Amino acid sequence: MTDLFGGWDYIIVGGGAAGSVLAARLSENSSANVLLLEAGKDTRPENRPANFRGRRFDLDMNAHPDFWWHSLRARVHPSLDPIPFQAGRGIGGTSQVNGLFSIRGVRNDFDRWVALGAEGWSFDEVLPWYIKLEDDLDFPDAPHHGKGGPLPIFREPREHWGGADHAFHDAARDLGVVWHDDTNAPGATGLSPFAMHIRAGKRVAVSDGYLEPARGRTNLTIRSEVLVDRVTFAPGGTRAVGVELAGGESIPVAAGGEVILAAGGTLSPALLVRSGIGSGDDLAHLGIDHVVDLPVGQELTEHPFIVLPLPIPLEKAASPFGRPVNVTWRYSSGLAGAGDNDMMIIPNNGWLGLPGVCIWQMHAVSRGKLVFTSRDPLAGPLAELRMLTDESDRLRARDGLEKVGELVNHRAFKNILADSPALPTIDQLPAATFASHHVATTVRMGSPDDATTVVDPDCRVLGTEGLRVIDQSVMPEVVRGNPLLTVLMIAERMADRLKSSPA
Ligand SMILES: Cc1cc2nc3c(=O)[nH]c(=O)nc-3n(C[C@H](O)[C@H](O)[C@H](O)COP(=O)(O)OP(=O)(O)OC[C@H]3O[C@@H](n4cnc5c(N)ncnc54)[C@H](O)[C@@H]3O)c2cc1C
Repeated sequence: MTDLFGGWDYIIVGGGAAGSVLAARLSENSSANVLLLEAGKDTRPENRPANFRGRRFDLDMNAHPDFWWHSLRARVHPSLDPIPFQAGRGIGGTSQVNGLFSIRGVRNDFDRWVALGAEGWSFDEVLPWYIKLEDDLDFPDAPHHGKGGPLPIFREPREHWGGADHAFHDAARDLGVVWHDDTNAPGATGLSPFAMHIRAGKRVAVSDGYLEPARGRTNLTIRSEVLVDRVTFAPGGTRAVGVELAGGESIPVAAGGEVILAAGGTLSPALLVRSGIGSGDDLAHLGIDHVVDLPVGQELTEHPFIVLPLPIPLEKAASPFGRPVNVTWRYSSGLAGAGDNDMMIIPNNGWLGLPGVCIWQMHAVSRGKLVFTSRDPLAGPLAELRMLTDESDRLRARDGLEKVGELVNHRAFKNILADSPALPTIDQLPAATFASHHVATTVRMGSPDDATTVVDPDCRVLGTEGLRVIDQSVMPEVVRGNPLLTVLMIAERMADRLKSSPA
């Protein structure tokens, strides 16, 4: 390890979910000098707006503009126009503003990751880090759960559920869906309470759990409101030597130090491209000098989210604490070889003023891509999500729609419906489908000899030295669950690897 005048041992770009874990864990080694750079503000937990402190989920980007990136766009389906795409901004990143859902990937995800070239990332190999990151408040002594870790995991008791939760649960149980108390138990499927990162009714953002206890360390520096423009390389070479901020300031790494990008599923790829790492066409189009030719942003995976509003009076759907959903039904469709828990259906207690039911396709075959349109570090790429373009995704969406039809025609729903439910046809689904903001696989981890790989299984950017990407973008495929816990698992595991072979 070197002193600060020779540069930083680790420069971490992005103080969101992954960046908070990495900064906290890497600075546990008191001889490593760690710098965390974040574009947004550094808001401490007690100063966060009320809507980001409790159980609610507030997507209004104008209400609290500092907490969001405002320039990102996504096109859900080729037949539709681009719309705003959300990503959190500021220390804590998207974990400050997300929906709080806390679900692990399933064994089948990691079988696929290994088959896609992510050697060493099988379920049994990653489970210890899912355990390490959590403080499971409901199952602290289960062998597959953690006790005392930085992120609390909590499930709302039934007396706090909303009207749509109860109708959904009662209808599904009566139709024969099995109940499992714990979504995150290996092999769990069926109906379960949603796990959330909440303690005593309050959101615990990743930065609260990880960075707050680490802030006093003299070897950890947090700089907020600094926009990183690009990674810098040794002249004519491929060794990362630091970063350059949008205002022109250069920050060096120490000899042998590392730059780690943790800017998330759309902004880490954009940083790579601005740094000269991307497909030759993208770089040429933007007039960026070429460092390494890699397929950045080409293999995008995302979860289609289909919103099905029903004529339920808001007061009949609502939950006591404004929580939009407390129960989930995960199932394996058995269609088109999609594997375990490829589908999820959830009730909606009135989120967005649209009580009803939603279908979440947790395994999608359709692949999208990022289109890099600007060198401006504030601009971000356009995400062409191409949802439901693969026939197998349409098949499973149609099957999900049939299941919803059975549920909402059950007498449990009849008790809260004010009118007959009307569901869309399969052809109307693209217009009812939304991004989940779970964009992954844009910096795909895999085998170095696979043409679609950008980082190796140690998250090193191929063809470079001293540069890694450790965040949501590296997943070989987005997992069958809301991705936050998997992002933390990746960051925890990589931090341990880095600590055992320090820069
Ligand atoms: C609206 C919404 C709701 C979601 N709900 C859920 C949920 O309920 N459950 C779940 O599991 N997942 C959810 N997710 C996804 C989840 O939050 C992500 O999995 C997780 O936050 C990704 O972590 P990350 O570290 O990769 O990126 P982020 O947490 O987004 O962090 C990236 C950070 O990098 C910073 N950054 C970016 N570019 C630069 C730059 N050039 N210079 C400096 N800093 C930069 C950003 O400001 C940000 O703070 C949701 C996402 C969204 C957008």
